[in-house]
Amino acid sequence: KEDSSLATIARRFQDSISLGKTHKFWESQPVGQYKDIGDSSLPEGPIEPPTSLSEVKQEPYNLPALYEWTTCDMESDETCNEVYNLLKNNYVEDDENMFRFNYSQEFLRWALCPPGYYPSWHVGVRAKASQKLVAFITGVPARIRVRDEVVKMAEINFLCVHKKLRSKRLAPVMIKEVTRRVHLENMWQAAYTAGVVLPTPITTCQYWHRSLNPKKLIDVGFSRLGARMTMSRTIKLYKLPDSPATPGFRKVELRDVPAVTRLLRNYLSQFVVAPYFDENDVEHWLLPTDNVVDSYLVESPETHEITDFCSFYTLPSSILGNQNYLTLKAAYSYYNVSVKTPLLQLMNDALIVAKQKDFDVFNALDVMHNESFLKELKFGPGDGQLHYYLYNYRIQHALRPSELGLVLL
Ligand SMILES: CCCCCCCCCCCCCC(=O)SCCNC(=O)CCNC(=O)[C@H](O)C(C)(C)COP(=O)(O)OP(=O)(O)OC[C@H]1O[C@@H](n2cnc3c(N)ncnc32)[C@H](O)[C@@H]1OP(=O)(O)O
Ligand SMILES: CNCCCN(C)c1ncc(F)c(N2CC(C(=O)NCc3cnc4ccccn34)C2)n1
Repeated sequence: KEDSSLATIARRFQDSISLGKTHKFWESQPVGQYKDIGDSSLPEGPIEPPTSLSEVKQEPYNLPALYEWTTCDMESDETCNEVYNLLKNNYVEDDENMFRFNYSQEFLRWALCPPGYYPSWHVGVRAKASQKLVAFITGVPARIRVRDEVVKMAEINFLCVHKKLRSKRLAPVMIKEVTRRVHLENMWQAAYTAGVVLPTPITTCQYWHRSLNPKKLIDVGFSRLGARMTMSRTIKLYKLPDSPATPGFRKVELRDVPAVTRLLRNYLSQFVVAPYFDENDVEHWLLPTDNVVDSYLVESPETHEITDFCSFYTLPSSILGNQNYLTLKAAYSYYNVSVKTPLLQLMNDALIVAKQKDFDVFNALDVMHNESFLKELKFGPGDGQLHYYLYNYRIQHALRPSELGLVLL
């Protein structure tokens, strides 16, 4: 995906004109507006004040006649399976419609049921007649620090409208409804990411990909054989050792949660925007869960001190229209902390264990200190950009990706 395909050029052109585009819905929302860019008289922080709970709209927004709201209980296998299938068939695709995310059911339960989650924030739309799930949007609560302020926010994700119901202005209704339900819990800010340009990104990140199974990636069209490269030369280029190099590199266990929490809080405090994790959060988000998230630490063999940490999550993609393969197994870099072990060596060990677990590709954004290892570990730039947004919270100047310490799923 490193070359800029025609579709990517077209999207980037689209993105560039989006800065001149009208956004009928987004211009009505408390988000940074394009016209405000550069206006340093506007203070950093909440754009609109909270309202009293009695002033929050008590009843759901109107839907088109044939549709009704539903709350999706993600702890119910049946409902989780309905959500899984809606996303499997209708969620994010790449510009050339060759891949579509295939978040697993266990991943969705993990992502949507963290400590203190609100079931009412798992918002669905059903067709009244068939009771089929046709749209979805979610929020989960998170404490996000912005500079010195720790703000309780909703992390919004999994916005999805069935392909047959697109371009009917359903998305703004989904967004307003989840906003209303977040307001009912007395929360007034949100964080979200998207591959599309909207008013107004706090930063724009670049995806990078490290081939682990180059033959499959080339066969399915994810990557292309480099110029003057043969397949066997390419396989050799991406070959990795059979086991990690760092002494004391091991999986994280429950007993490590206090030490990993201390390590992570210290490390994340250097970024302008980052989650404010406590031990409950670390236990949920960073303990290894099969097929969902993997996490490793470095325990000094001499002192038994825990000095470093790395993690990645599992997000397969369906491969659309390839006879030999159905699924692309992708690992996404999550949170990494390098104190004693050089980040380059720590991430190389992450690549080694990801290859051992049969991942085809290891993806990373250029956030935090990731820039320092991407090229040296043979990552190639992807064609996907990820824009980060805050709702009802103004940041004076857009951030550099290296100032961002937040990874959404
Ligand atoms: C205080 C609490 C606040 C909580 C809420 C915080 C905000 C959360 C915001 C959501 C965070 C989501 C995070 C993720 O999940 S990002 C992943 C989004 N999902 C997909 O890309 C899956 C495949 N695509 C679809 O399902 C549909 O195309 C979607 C549902 C995306 C749009 O449906 P459709 O294509 O049928 O369009 P429409 O006619 O209904 O509506 C058109 C309007 O919608 C605006 N639009 C289009 N795409 C997005 C997008 N990704 N974020 C925000 N807005 C988006 C668009 O600019 C236009 O508004 P305006 O340009 O005229 O103004
Ligand atoms: C709202 N949550 C944000 C995270 C969702 N995430 C992971 C995401 N959002 C936009 C992207 F641009 C993106 N990319 C990973 C890179 C990549 O792997 N591109 C090829 C590819 C393989 N499979 C797919 C499926 C969909 C899109 C591109 N795909 C580009 N990732």
